[in-house]
Amino acid sequence: MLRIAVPNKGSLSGPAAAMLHEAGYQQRRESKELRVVDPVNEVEFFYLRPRDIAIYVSSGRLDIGVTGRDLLIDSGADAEEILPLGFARSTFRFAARPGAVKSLADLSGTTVATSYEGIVDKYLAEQGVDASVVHLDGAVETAIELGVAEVIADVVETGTSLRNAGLEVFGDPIMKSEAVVVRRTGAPADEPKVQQFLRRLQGVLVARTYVMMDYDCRVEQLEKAVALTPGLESPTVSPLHNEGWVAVRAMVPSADAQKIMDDLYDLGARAILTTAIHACRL
Ligand SMILES: Nc1ncnc2c1ncn2[C@@H]1O[C@H](COP(=O)(O)OP(=O)(O)OP(=O)(O)O)[C@@H](O)[C@H]1O
Ligand SMILES: O=P(O)(O)OC[C@H]1O[C@H](OP(=O)(O)OP(=O)(O)O)[C@H](O)[C@@H]1O
Ligand SMILES: [Mg+2]
Repeated sequence: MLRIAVPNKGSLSGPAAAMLHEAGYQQRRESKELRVVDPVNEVEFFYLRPRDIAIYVSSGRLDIGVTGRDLLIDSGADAEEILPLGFARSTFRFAARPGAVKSLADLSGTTVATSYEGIVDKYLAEQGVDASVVHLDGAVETAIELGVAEVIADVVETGTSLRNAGLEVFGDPIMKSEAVVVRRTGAPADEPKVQQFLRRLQGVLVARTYVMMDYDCRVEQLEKAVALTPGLESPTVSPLHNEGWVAVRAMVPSADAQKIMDDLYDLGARAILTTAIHACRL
């Protein structure tokens, strides 16, 4: 059985379970369950704190895990990222009261509050900045108002939490994060069960990113139409009963679908349809 660590709480937990469900895996029915065996797919899921997942995986007791890239780096565990999953996207940034700190150099001698001490210590050392770091479990935005620190380093998505606390980011983003699949560093890359698991998740990612597009067009317009819809390999082109017309089928990025439909229509294509892809193996 493949043993997989899945976040049990927080921002990663819901989207991770949704993706695994879309990939055909059995998931827990209620949030207190710590373990689910999926005998059909020969997989066992362990629901763990997101922060602990890289540590379990690096110990070799679990084969792979889903966690945040920032949590992986912060843990310092001997684990590596093998597939980015496209959800829980965020940046990790310094923030302070407006005007209080203008650049990284001004950080020397200050106290930085964060829940991600591993990332901050490493970054400050790399940048040669001598600041003290105080670890807080969460809600670090409040640390400045309460005088625990002059600076914070935290996850930023929309920036709402910072705005609400009257803080502003400064300096370059320390890192960009998203949910990722991790494994023990250097674990065999060709393990068939791991490969099958990754293919399933890649199938979900593709199904979320692409739609199938079908349309009819005149043979004279085919080259121009195909340039708009090149597909992943090459589009399928089939003859129509009406001579001089062909039917074309190709995958297109969902984000571009409406624009492509407009352009195809302007070229003279008709009966332009898009349909959702539910699952795929490329
Ligand atoms: N608002 C957010 N938007 C996107 N990703 C986020 C957000 N907050 C946290 N994350 C990501 O979630 C992961 C942290 O998960 P974790 O469960 O430890 O914290 P959380 O989601 O803040 O939950 P909580 O603090 O309530 O326990 C990190 O990878 C982080 O980048
Ligand atoms: O930029 P935003 O869209 O506001 O999102 C970022 C905020 O979300 C998370 O906080 P969470 O609500 O999980 O609380 P926490 O700080 O206690 O982890 C994170 O720690 C930031 O505070
Ligand atoms: Mg949080």
